Amino acid sequence: MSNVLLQVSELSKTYKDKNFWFNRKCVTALEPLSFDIMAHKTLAIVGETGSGKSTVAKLLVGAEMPTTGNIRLNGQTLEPGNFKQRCQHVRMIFQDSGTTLNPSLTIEQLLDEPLRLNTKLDEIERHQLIRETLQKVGLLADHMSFYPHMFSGGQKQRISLARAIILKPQVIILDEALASLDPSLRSQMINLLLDLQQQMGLAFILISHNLGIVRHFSDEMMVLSNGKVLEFGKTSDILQKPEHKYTKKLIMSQRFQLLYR
Ligand SMILES: Nc1ncnc2c1ncn2[C@@H]1O[C@H](COP(=O)(O)OP(=O)(O)OP(=O)(O)O)[C@@H](O)[C@H]1O
Repeated sequence: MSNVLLQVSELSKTYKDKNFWFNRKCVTALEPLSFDIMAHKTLAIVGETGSGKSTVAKLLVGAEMPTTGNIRLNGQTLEPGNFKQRCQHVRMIFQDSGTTLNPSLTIEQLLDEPLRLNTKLDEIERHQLIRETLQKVGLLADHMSFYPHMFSGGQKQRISLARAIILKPQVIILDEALASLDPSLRSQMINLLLDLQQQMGLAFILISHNLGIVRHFSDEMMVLSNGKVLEFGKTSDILQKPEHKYTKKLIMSQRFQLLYR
């Protein structure tokens, strides 16, 4: 289809277990996986600890080399070693991204770093883009001269989001990025993410344990277990009529989140 943004084909990952190097014992973290995402859409990836969710994320951002398969963005292959290309188009926000902001840099310096490394913008243009980006995520231009410790957890998450969108990426991976926020901050953040998705045509890949968030936020969902895809389809269909026993159990264990969110 013409407006497919990200195309993942037969992506897999096998790790050599370091404890067994002499007999080459391997761990299959992810069996061959294929999916497409359109601009403006969100795909959620759910599964228990060790199911392979973070492996998918690491392969998509280029932090790990795939064992097989390839990733195409707008029809163009993302080369495994081309970090500049990857960094510009596919960004990731973690659960505690806010706490990993370098405490000795001002917000302007933190946001300037990716611009200096990846663009040819001059100082005035970078300054202007930082202002605009802070406003986009609901912060003030005045915040540029502040340091990370001067912000609350929710605001730090917005700074991480500003850092993620400043290079105008097309795909953002949210790896449990909303997990540590309390419910009201979480709703604000979800609304902000949905607004940005509309404005910028972003595709999101949401990695989450919380099916309440998945239901609210995603168009499609994929259920992973032991590196295998058990179910993949429209989020509303899967949550209403799960086919796999594992998905049913997951939904049962979170029925209260699903009732009240
Ligand atoms: N660097 C590595 N070396 C060896 N095995 C690994 C490595 N990274 C992950 N694995 C294994 O791959 C499998 C999938 O791990 P992964 O981290 O992707 O799961 P996950 O679903 O993201 O779990 P969590 O929710 O805890 O983050 C696990 O069995 C894990 O032990």
